Amino acid sequence: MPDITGLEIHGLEVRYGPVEAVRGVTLRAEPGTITAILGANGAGKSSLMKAISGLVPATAGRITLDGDDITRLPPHERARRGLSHALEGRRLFHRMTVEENLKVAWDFRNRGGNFRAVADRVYEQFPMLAPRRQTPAGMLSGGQQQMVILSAALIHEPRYLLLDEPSLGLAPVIVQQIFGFIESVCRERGTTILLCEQVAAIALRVAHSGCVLRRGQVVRGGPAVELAADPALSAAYLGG
Ligand SMILES: Nc1ncnc2c1ncn2[C@@H]1O[C@H](COP(=O)(O)OP(=O)(O)OP(=O)(O)O)[C@@H](O)[C@H]1O
Repeated sequence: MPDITGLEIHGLEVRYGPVEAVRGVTLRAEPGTITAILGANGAGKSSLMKAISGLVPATAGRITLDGDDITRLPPHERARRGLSHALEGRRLFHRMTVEENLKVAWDFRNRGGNFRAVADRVYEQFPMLAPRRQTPAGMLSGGQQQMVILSAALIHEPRYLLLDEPSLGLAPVIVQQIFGFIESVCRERGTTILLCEQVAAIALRVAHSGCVLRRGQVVRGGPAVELAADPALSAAYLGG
């Protein structure tokens, strides 16, 4: 069992040719907490998350997970160590049913176990998915798709969960439900969550701490209650 010291990022840089998307980001996600990564469109939030899960290479800096340097590990190896990434933009197999999408996520890490019990737990958590288990994911509402994405990302009980803009395009009532679920995952399972959001107010309601990215750099950080109480901050950087 590794030491549970959290996710630490030090001096991280991501470049796309001449574009410096992430410039020297240092932050720590404390075990069992939610950390919000805030910032406007193009601030570098998605690039930071992709560098953490290994989908884009870090051009400089270091990422450690429970004390182990994972900076150069391939994505599947990071997943094996308990890191799961739910990408922005409803990445589902749209022609496949809800249940087939869950099965693909389950089979991705072929560990045996009882898929049926896991799928039934998903339908318990999100009862509105139960009658839609044979519905193609592309025919679901945006909120229902987000429920499938979250369920797929959590299917192997990751210790670390990266969520990219889970509120994107959803009605306020659904956003509340989704964020209530995210909060309960952290509280009940002890999952450490990193949450990217443009809409700061939503993320700071569930987060313990947060930081603000601007043009790839951290310009502010601290406890979520402090960030939420700072009107200048929301006016200056965050929008929404
Ligand atoms: N594959 C890519 N190739 C080139 N430039 C990219 C690529 N992906 C992102 N960028 C650029 O990197 C910068 C940061 O983008 P990123 O998507 O990380 O920001 P973001 O804060 O997540 O914004 P959004 O909310 O729009 O996703 C932007 O200038 C963007 O245009």
